[in-house]
Amino acid sequence: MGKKVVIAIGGNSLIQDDSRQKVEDQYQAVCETAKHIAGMVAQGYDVIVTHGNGPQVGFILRRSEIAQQVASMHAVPLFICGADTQGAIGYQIQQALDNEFAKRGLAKKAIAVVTQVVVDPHDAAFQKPTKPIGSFYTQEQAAAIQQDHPDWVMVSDAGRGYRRVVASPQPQEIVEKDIIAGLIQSGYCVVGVGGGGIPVVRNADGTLTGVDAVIDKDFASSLLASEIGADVLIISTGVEKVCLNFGRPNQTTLDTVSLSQLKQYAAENHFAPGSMLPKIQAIIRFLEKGGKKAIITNPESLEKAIAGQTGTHIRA
Ligand SMILES: Nc1ncnc2c1ncn2[C@@H]1O[C@H](COP(=O)(O)OP(=O)(O)O)[C@@H](O)[C@H]1O
Ligand SMILES: NC(=O)OP(=O)(O)O
Repeated sequence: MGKKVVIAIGGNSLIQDDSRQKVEDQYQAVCETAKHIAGMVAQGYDVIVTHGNGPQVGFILRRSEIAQQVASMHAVPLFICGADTQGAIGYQIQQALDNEFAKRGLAKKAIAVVTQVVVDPHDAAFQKPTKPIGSFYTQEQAAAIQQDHPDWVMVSDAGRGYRRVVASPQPQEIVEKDIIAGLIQSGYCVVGVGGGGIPVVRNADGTLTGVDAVIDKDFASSLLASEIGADVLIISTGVEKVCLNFGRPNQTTLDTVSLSQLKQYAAENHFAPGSMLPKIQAIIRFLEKGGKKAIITNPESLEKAIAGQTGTHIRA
């Protein structure tokens, strides 16, 4: 087997901009990302793909709420919206990867695994929503929405606009972990923990029940990477490199940093909560649990980044 690399694809990185959010736009973005992932597979890496669902799960939830208001249709629970995104995005990634593998004559198949992730029902996150989902709104739009929906919690998301936030408990256990490990061992390119995994709680009798939340896919990807003993965790997002003083005139990019330097920068608030901070925290967890290396970059830079030519590299 080659080196095991977990690549976490950001939900926002599959949404190009406000005017290109249609299903076919997302498929195009998936296909672009798949080319670079297939390029890594061609180099001999065993790639495991995970993906976010922040924008997509918010769109599905909103559609269901509007359908309830205007057509008295039934509500769709948030965890089912998450399961829907796992199926739809997982299908797109699986197909795009298989097409790329075939084009390159690679004897490889992708397989998306419906993945449940256990959370603690008493996680404090259920009382304090932090995970941005769905559309970005201007300050004026956010104020108007807040009047119509007093129960919504809205936050500013990394200076990009305002977004609704939902509960995001910590992932504790990946239910299908052994199945994923077996499929990797059998040579499949596995797509797992989509959207951070479908949040479930384990009942006293051992059964599972879905709960309304959106797990951070960076934390779920970090857990998966640790549990399968990945050599590298790559977080693919909207920026080629992580920045210090992001969005300010004195912004600089990071090339290679140590774990202790990264912790220091996080303590100095260089990374925005709800966007870059969870990626940094996920990498810290992976490296502290024995991982050797992590990279943050954008989809188009994946092959160059694994070759050490770009991206932000963090070493244990
Ligand atoms: N310090 C930082 N360096 C680089 N990007 C940052 C930083 N802080 C916040 N960001 C923003 O965070 C975004 C990544 O978060 P997000 O879009 O939520 O992730 P995802 O790709 O997983 O959906 C970047 O595209 C950038 O706009
Ligand atoms: N579930 C999740 O973390 O999605 P994003 O990466 O799209 O925010």
